[in-house]
Amino acid sequence: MQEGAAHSALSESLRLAQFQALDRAMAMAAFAVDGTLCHANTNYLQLLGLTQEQAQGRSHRSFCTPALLDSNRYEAIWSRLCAGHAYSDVVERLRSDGSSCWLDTTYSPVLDAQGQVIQILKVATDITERRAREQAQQEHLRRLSLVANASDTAVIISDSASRIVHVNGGFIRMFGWQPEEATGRAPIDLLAPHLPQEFSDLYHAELRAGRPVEREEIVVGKNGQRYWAKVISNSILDTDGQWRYTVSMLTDITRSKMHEALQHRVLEAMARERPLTEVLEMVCREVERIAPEVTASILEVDDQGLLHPLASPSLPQTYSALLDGLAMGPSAGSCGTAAWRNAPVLVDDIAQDPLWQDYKHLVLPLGYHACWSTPIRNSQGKPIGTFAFYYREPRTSASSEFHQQLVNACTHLCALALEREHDRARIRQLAFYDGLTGMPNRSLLQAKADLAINLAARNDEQLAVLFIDLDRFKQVNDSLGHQAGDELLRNVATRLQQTLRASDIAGRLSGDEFVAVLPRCDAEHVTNTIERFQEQLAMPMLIADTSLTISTSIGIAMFPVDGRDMDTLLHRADMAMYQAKSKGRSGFSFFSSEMNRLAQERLALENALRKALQAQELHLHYQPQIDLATGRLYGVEALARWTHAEFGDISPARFIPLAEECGLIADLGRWALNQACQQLAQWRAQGLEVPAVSVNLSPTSFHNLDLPRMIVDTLDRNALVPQDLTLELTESILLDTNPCTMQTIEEVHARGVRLSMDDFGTGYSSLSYLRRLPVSELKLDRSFVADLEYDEAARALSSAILGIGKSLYLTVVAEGVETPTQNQMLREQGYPVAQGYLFSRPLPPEELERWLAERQVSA
Ligand SMILES: Nc1nc2c(ncn2[C@@H]2O[C@H](COP(=O)(O)O[C@H]3[C@@H](O)[C@H](n4cnc5c(=O)[nH]c(N)nc54)O[C@@H]3COP(=O)(O)O)[C@@H](O)[C@H]2O)c(=O)[nH]1
Repeated sequence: MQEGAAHSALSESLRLAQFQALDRAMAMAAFAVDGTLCHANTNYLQLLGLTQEQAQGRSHRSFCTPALLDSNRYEAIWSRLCAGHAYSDVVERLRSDGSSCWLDTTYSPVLDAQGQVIQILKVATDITERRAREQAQQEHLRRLSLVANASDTAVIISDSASRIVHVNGGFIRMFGWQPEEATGRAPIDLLAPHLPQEFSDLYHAELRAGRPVEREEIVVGKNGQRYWAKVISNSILDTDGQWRYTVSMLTDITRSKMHEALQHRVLEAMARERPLTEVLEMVCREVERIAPEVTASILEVDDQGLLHPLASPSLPQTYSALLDGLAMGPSAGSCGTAAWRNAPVLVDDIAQDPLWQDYKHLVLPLGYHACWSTPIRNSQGKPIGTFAFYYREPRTSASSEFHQQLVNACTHLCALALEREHDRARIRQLAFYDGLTGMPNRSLLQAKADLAINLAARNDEQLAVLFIDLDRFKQVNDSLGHQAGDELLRNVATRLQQTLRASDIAGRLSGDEFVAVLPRCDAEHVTNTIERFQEQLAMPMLIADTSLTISTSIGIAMFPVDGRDMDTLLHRADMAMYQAKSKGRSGFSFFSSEMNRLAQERLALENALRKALQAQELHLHYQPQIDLATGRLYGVEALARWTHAEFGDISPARFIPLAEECGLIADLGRWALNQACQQLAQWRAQGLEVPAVSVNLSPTSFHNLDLPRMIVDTLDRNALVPQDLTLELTESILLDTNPCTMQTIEEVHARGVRLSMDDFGTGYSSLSYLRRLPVSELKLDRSFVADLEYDEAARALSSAILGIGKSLYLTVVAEGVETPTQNQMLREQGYPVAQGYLFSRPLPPEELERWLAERQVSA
């Protein structure tokens, strides 16, 4: 019994110790069955922020949240406790300051000896902080899951047995599988069943080893929709390093992959300058590799709206050939209609669709039932081609998105390739063809001629090079304007091309110069060809409301006799052309060695003249003009002379035209003017009575609007007045269409300088022109004077010219008077002034001085 009491005392002290330990560690409180707080330990009071006094008499309900109290849960829990059932839960309670805390709580009913519940004991642990942490984590996870679901990347979590355990929203959207359909299935079986088992084995081996796997694969969705996906798989290992899960992310890279696969190859081919058809066939083949269910075809649409096959490597050649030249239109199959509408055309049933009514018999036998065509547009949005898919099987809606992406990528590339081809053609056109006439330009002409000459040399054949220059083209240009000139050139080009054989080569060199190369041809054929061309040209052309006929001067050089290369032949044909022109317009001339010699001489003379002008090696002679009524000196004409150290005396009849041709005539005119004025001033200074000096000026000198000022300066410098100077113009000035010419003439006249019309009666004398020119003097051409004695007509004409002069109040000077009879006759006709060898030849200044002195003595 003592032992029992001792044992009982021991267990009581043990219980007390346990209770004290519990009391120290936990928050504890005891409630009466009506819920009144009977006891609360220090932990409990601290937890709820209460003092012992404040806790006294508080009801259990006062610690509960309104939400709990408002529900009937509270009553149910408390009733069960009062019925003797313990209850554990994580609960939210209110502290004395109103804040809430979370408690992991156990409520235990305390029974009396009769088994009646007398108190409810509550033991609680404060888990407020842990709970806050968990909630934050949950929120974090919720957000992560929102992000994962919102992303377009498909996320798959599979376990170590390769069974899907989770998929995100992106997966559902991309592949169409619901989570419950995908869960438990192997990702590779589900999305890429076409991949071989070895791939699967390798893939899992990598993951098992903890290595990430990154690949680009074609994957398939629930409805057969295909994607190019970038797949990144990462294994999740447990703490023992064991493979637990795989997280795979699949991103749709179809568009970029298509662009990359197509673009890479196509652009590379383009960069390597591969022909257009090769590039486009590559596009078709690549498309058919990516989407084997389609047959691709590319057509070009030309400026006239006609279709031409460019690439369709999998369609029979015979079918493509039948499409060549078909016109686009409102019901011209898929392609012709797509080009016509400038919009995609989808025909799902070729047999029934009215767009294919006229063409279905061509394509149905090939097994194609549907055709989807999209226009290829240039940068201005104009259709320049079509890109089509032909289908043997009906199109599915699943494949159309994929095909649309392919179409987008391909039309873009095709447009690039086609536009580039057009640009290249345009550059070729600009580089090798004359923009005005469309004829080969100098470069292409040279290349074609070289080939023709090589062939002629190999076959021992003759070949002709024709240098064609239009006569008086400048006149048309100046009088009717440049547009009319351009039209004339186009017209001539057309007529030339119409005259030539297909094997002949024609081109435009520049301005009004054309060249023709006639292979396999002798002199007779050349002559016939030229005659036909000139007949063509003889037909008037209506340009700028004016009916024009144009003639040409043509020079011909023959291979091999006149040269063995194009440069030589062209140069010699050019020389022959000048020969033709000098013989009179509208003619032609074959090159000859004599012509070559003359040309060489001419070149040497041209260089010598240039130097002579610079070195002041030219000089002037002066021929007196006599007043027939008084016998006194009327004036002197200054005439240029050139004595070359090697070539001797060179006639002005030779070097003046040369100076005209090589652009030296204006310099020569300036020099003569200056020289003549200086001489006149010098004579005046010497006391010699020389009333005036005449200087010959070419029409070219009058192109210079500065000429009047320059004349006045020269006169001023030499203390002369304008009346001391006469400028002799030739009748060719009447043909000069330079807009400055008339203005300069008017200004020279306005400054008081006299103008004389030289060689009158020989050229294009037009009285109406003469009336408009402010000339003071006419010079009867010496040919009339020469014939005076023997030719009635010459006499009549010289008399008529004198009459014209008188009626216009002009002084008429008779030139080339050589005999006393001529002199007498002119006097009788009433000529006031004469000039000629009878009186004196043109003389150097000092000889003229002597001549003057002698005349004074004899007079
Ligand atoms: N623009 C320039 N033209 C010039 C200049 N100097 C001369 N010329 C022109 O060259 C042509 C040839 O001139 P040239 O050989 O000097 O002949 C002149 C006279 O010598 C010649 N003449 C004079 N009297 C007679 C004669 O009785 N019989 C005969 N057979 N010939 C004679 O006539 C020429 C003068 O002619 P024109 O000028 O028409 O009055 C000639 O066209 C010159 O104009 C120059 O500096 N600039």
